[in-house]
Amino acid sequence: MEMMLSWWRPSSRSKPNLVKQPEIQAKLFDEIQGVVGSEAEEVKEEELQRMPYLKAVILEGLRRHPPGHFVLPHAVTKEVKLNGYVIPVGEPGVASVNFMVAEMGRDEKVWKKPMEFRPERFMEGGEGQRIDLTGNKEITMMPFGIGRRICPGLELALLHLGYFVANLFKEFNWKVAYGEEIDVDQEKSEFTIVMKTAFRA
Ligand code: HEM
Repeated sequence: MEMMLSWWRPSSRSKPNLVKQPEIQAKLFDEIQGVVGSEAEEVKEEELQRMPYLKAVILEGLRRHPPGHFVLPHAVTKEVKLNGYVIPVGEPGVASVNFMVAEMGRDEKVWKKPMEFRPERFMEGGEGQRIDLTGNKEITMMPFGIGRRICPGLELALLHLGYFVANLFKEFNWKVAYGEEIDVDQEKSEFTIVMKTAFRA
């Protein structure tokens, strides 16, 4: 992420994220200030519970830019028939099953204007209001996988995301560096999926 004292200018290319949409950043900042007050040195863990918009921002990030575009490859221990397809027994790679995590989050049948970064979809009245990341009720996005092999770090990851994002946005106003372009739609694969061109910090 880029922390700069320069100005923000709209990009002709992509829309998402808090740097490109300062109104989202302002709304988040107002929520944080409203909970911790302007004199607070840091946002504390227990205060995160009172920040629904922060949660919505994080969920929207995980929907639109899941760090893993797939889960870990899975294999069956017994032959299974799924939607008319036979999945034979075999090591992952021979007959492995995977899920298009990133595509699920961009499904137009579930998400309105899915390519837009719009945290409000996870707030009251939004199509993601009742999201269940464990997929027990329904599966509309699965950045942590679901079922038996769901990411065991889910709670820790969400807590850390909340804690870091809240404190970073409480402390700084994030802007795009003068003369630089950010394009969050351009991604590349490292250990996880990351932005092709990183923000300069
Ligand atoms: C934003 C942060 C994270 C995301 C998006 C994420 C996502 C995932 C995904 C998609 C899987 C594969 C699930 C599957 O195969 O069905 C996974 C597995 C796993 N994750 Fe995470 N993860 C995150 C953070 C963490 C953290 C913080 C930890 C540990 C402290 C962790 C530990 C693990 C482990 C051990 C597995 C393998 C579980 C198994 O195969 O049984 N993850 N994670």
